[in-house]
Amino acid sequence: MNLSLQGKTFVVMGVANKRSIAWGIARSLHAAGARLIFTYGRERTEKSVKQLVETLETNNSIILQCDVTSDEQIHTCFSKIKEEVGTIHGIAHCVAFANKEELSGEYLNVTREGFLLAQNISAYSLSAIAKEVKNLELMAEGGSFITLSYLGGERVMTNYNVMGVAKASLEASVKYLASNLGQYGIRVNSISAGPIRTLSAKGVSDFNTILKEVEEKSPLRRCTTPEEVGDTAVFLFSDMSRGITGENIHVDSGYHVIG
Ligand SMILES: CCCCCCc1ccc(Oc2ccc(Oc3cccc(O)n3)cc2)c(O)c1
Repeated sequence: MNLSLQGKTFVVMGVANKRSIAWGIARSLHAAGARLIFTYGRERTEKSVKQLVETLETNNSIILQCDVTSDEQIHTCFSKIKEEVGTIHGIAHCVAFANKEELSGEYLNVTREGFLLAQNISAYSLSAIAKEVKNLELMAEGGSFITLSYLGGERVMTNYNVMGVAKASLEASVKYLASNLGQYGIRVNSISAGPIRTLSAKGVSDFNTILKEVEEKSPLRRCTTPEEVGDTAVFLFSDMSRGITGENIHVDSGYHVIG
């Protein structure tokens, strides 16, 4: 029993650039010997994903588009994966979005459209992907889903607003999906990452304030890195975490224990 992922294939969804948490996960999985498949949402992201993947010096990666708001694109993308590799051993779901205007000010001002958009992309997409994986029997040897959450889904964090409600929905989905998929040897967990300066973080107002707060108040007195999240992903994808499902692991320098 070890942390090696040799001979295993994983799908990493949501790499945007070299600062993405998804890219930190990809690098750790690659170092553990995994074969990787990447999906991206927006057309313009394809170029930067391709350039990043070339730095991994492997020739067996696959890069596909998958707009998670489209059931048809999810079906097409995962059918292609089934054709290409037959079986996968895990999916890292690192996909979320909310309208920038709803990530500042009062949550009370949330719109129906903005609420549903955040839920659609950031929460429902995990269930839609899990349903497709089950229907295509893509994880026939068992497997593991990982998604990314944040403390703002458990308690109020200023400016996180509509994304906090989406993450609460995502974390509850993790438990219900874990309940349904455990009998097929498929585990479902989330990593609640501390704030990291990514492209997505640019959408959250006053992000620097929370970064400083974490550096000053977290037990480890420092911010989280994509590498730390990546290494926890290797653990959650490996047999070393075979007894863990429906769990939310905080990789946040311990900040969540501080009032
Ligand atoms: C008070 C919260 C400060 C710490 C926020 C940590 C964090 C940073 C980034 C996170 O991911 C997203 C993803 C999309 C997102 O929506 C965006 C991002 C950029 C532009 C835009 O129009 N929407 C907002 C945050 C996330 O879920 C959590």
